[in-house]
Amino acid sequence: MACPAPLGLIAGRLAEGLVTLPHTSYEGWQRIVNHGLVMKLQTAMMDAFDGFFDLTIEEKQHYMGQELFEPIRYGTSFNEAAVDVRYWRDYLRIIAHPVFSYPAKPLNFRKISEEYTRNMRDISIELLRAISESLGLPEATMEEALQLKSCIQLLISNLYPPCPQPELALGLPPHSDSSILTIVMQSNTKACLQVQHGGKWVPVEAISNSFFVILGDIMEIASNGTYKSLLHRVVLNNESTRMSIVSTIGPPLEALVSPLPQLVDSIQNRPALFRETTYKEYVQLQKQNQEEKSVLNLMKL
Ligand SMILES: O=C(O)CCC(=O)C(=O)O
Ligand SMILES: [Fe+2]
Repeated sequence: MACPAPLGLIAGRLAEGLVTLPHTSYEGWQRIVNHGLVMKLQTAMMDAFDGFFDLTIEEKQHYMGQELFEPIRYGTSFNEAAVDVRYWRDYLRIIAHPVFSYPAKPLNFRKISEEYTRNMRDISIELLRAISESLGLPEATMEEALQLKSCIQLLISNLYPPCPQPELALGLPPHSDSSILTIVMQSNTKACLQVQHGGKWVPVEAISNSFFVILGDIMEIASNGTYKSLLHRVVLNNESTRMSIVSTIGPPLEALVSPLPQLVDSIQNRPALFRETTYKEYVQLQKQNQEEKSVLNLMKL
């Protein structure tokens, strides 16, 4: 199905504080500037994650659980897969909403991440309102259908140290996010996030004071395929450490996710393209199967 023309609508809807940079075509990604978030908070958030990664191994190991829905999880590809060093990254992932979790150290982590994630939620909801309107629906449609008052928000920092042989490993393999949408901030280092665009891998430059927005699989399902989730990956470099800070928004785990009924009409030749699922089932399936868009493909009718 052809995409609606969301860019004008998004830019118009958000003109008062959030502007998207235009691209000639819309393929599940967008950069946002003038988002109203002060640079100071972005820098403070990076410093707070740096403070965490600088803790001793013993202090970090405390958070090294295996549970999928652990409130705070630290992981490292080096230790976890010593025989198979394919994914060269450290990460810290916290559940920030509906219940806010935070590591005990560094001491300022709580205050900064609470403010940062609140801002990211507000921006995400603004974008979803604009997207609802771009689909010809009232602005609250997505947030109501996906029960976003109780949304699951994850805050993740990925740290990719320089890799002596970057061609032999990856930071992250090609994947789409299971989220509704993901907002990425990246440190000012060589572009290593790449998105699939026009059949090619295109690097995403780190532009200061901008965020990169990635649409996730739940958006593709809810919009009945009008918006596509974005395939992306992280490659490595042998010069400098790169950090990304990622906020993802998803529905509550028990929420039922399906194409919005307003976008399905079998008489007009717009059948539902995806089956109904719970977000919990979706995330669990994705954990077992991270190859490209394989879980989304499983949902196709
Ligand atoms: O490091 C990045 O830029 C992207 C990370 C990512 O894709 C993810 O955490 O899902
Ligand atoms: Fe991702």
